[in-house]
This record gives sequence, structure tokens and C-alpha cells, in this order.
Amino acid sequence: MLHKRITRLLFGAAHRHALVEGGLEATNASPLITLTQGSKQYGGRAVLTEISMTVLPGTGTALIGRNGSGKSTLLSILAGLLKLSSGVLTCDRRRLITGYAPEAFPGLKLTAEDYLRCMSRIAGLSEAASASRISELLQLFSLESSHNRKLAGFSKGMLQKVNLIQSLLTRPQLLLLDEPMSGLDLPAQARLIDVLQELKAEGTALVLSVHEPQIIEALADTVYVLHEGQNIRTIQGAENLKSAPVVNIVYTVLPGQAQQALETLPGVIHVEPSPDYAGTSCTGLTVDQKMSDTCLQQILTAGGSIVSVRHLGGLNDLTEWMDPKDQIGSGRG
Ligand SMILES: Nc1ncnc2c1ncn2[C@@H]1O[C@H](COP(=O)(O)OP(=O)(O)OP(=O)(O)O)[C@@H](O)[C@H]1O
Repeated sequence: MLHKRITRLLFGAAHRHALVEGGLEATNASPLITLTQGSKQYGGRAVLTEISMTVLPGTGTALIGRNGSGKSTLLSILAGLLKLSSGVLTCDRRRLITGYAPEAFPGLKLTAEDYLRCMSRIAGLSEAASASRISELLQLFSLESSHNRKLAGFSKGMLQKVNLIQSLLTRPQLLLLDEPMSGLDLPAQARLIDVLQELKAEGTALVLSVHEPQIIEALADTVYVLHEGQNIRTIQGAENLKSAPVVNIVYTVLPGQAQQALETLPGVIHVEPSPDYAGTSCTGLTVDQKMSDTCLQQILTAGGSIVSVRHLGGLNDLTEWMDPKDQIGSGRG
């Protein structure tokens, strides 16, 4: 009974995706899942309205928005655990290996190790593979000394670690995490970011709901802002996904060597050609705000002229939808 409940709760995702597959084996570049105009209603009340998104392998997608904006609902739909009221969710893989860590995780009567072994069996891991992966992950999250304790006696942060571990057991192609940092201490947050960056580099697609800009900077390529169930804004591009404020400087083209020296300065995020100004070719450079004075000085010293300087807020501009916390990140390393 418990076995069935856990399967439905946490591994329903893989089974459901098998049902909605497109039928063709996808190439690396094709989307893992595509949601087209997905809407969800509860008792006639709209909680998601015509959301469209595409999730590619090796990418990070962040969902942000205030409480009740629809993030968890959207993740459950992507996991295949919740049915759309209208719209279409397609999966381009014959069988998509999906990891899903829901927002709330039950304090079961099983020990952490028994629970994780049970989840590994359901996922089809061999006894040997399961033992070594569980031990590796328990160690990573500093839970090895609690492996024999019952989950019912775990703290919120410890339960969240077990929740994350179960989602990582099979090295998923698609990893859906609902507020993954919730309850984690700073070292655990830093370790989780490292693990997620590694998985992403290996091709796992991440979709996570988050409240912290620093996490977006570390992991996201695209951010969807949800408000009252609608996607009111989509943000892409490294220069737009920095947690600290950035500055965009447009200047007249510099001699090759001077330009190269400028580009190698720390804090430079992005360089691209800019439209001509008064018949002179220009370059646009985006840089961390704290390095902007150094860049301006270097441009002038190299004989360039400054055409414009624009201050961009970085993700902290989105405080309406997120909770910047300076201390996250500082616990890293
Ligand atoms: N089973 C349900 N029945 C009725 N309404 C629901 C149900 N589940 C969620 N909702 C409603 O859907 C809306 C979106 O909820 P959801 O949990 O997706 O928001 P969220 O953005 O994840 O919020 P939070 O940041 O608080 O976790 C809310 O108004 C919520 O009350």
C-alpha cells in the first residue's frame, strides 16, 4: 500500500510521460517536453492560464512568482501528476527519466535508508547500484549518520534532503524541483547547486521553482514570472540573469589589442556590436556594476568615446516576485 502510494506520488512522472510521448526518439537538440497553452482550473477557478513552454536538454528553467501564483501546479503538470484542464503536454522521448521533488515531503515511518532503497527498487536500480548511489548522496548531504533513523523524526531540512536525494537516485533527464532550497542550511544549498550544475552540464534539464535570485544566476537560462496563474514575463540571456546589478556601456570601437584587454577584465558578462553612432562603429559591453568604472577608464585611456551608460538592475529588480538574500552564495565553497 505504502509502496504504491510512494510510486504514485514520486514516480508517477516517468509512467505518465510514457503515456504522452510523441512516439519518436528525440535527438539531443529536440525538446524533452513541450507545454502548449496549458490551463488548469479547480472548480471553475483558473489557477493556470494558457502557459506555453519548451524544455530542452541541458537547460535550466526557473519559475518565480509570489505564493499561490501557480508554480507548484505547473511543476505537477510537467511531472505528469496533474491533468491539464485544457492545452497539450507532449513528451518527445519514448521514456523520459524524470526526477521530481515536490514542495511537501511526508515524514514516513520508514528509516531514510529503507525509504531510499524502496525508491531505488521502484526506479529499477540494481541492489549494488542503489547501495552505492544512496551512500554517495547521503554523504553529499551530510545525512550518513542519520541513515538508520525514521523519517518521522527528521527535521524540515533533513526531510528536504531526503526528498532531493530520492529525485536524484536515477540521474534524471528531466529534474523538476519545487523550492529545492527550502529548509536547507547554507552548506547544503551550496552542495545542491554544485550537483545541479554538474547534472545540467551532463545534459539534464532542470525546471525549478525558486525565490532566490542567486539560485537563478547559478542555474537558469530562462525565467518565467508567474502571477495569478499567468506567465507575465519571460527573461533570457546571461546579462539579464545576474543577481547583482549590471551596467551596459556603448563606446566607439577600440583598436584590437585594447578591446581584447577590456574583454578579459573580471566582471565582463557580454560583448556585442552596437549600432553606429554619428557614423562611427560601436561596441556594447555589459559588466558587473562594481567593475564599470574600471571599464570606462580603460575605454577612455584606449582612445574610445563613451556613447551611453545604462544601469540595469539585475535580478534584484524582480524583488516584487522574489526574495533576494545576500547570504546565500556566501556560504559556498
Ligand atoms: N487541489 C487544489 N484545489 C483547489 N485549489 C488549489 C489546489 N491546489 C492548488 N490550488 C490553488 O492554485 C493556486 C496556485 O497554487 P500553487 O500551489 O501552484 O502556487 P505556488 O506558486 O506554488 O505557491 P507557493 O509559492 O505558496 O508554493 C492557489 O490559489 C491554490 O490555492
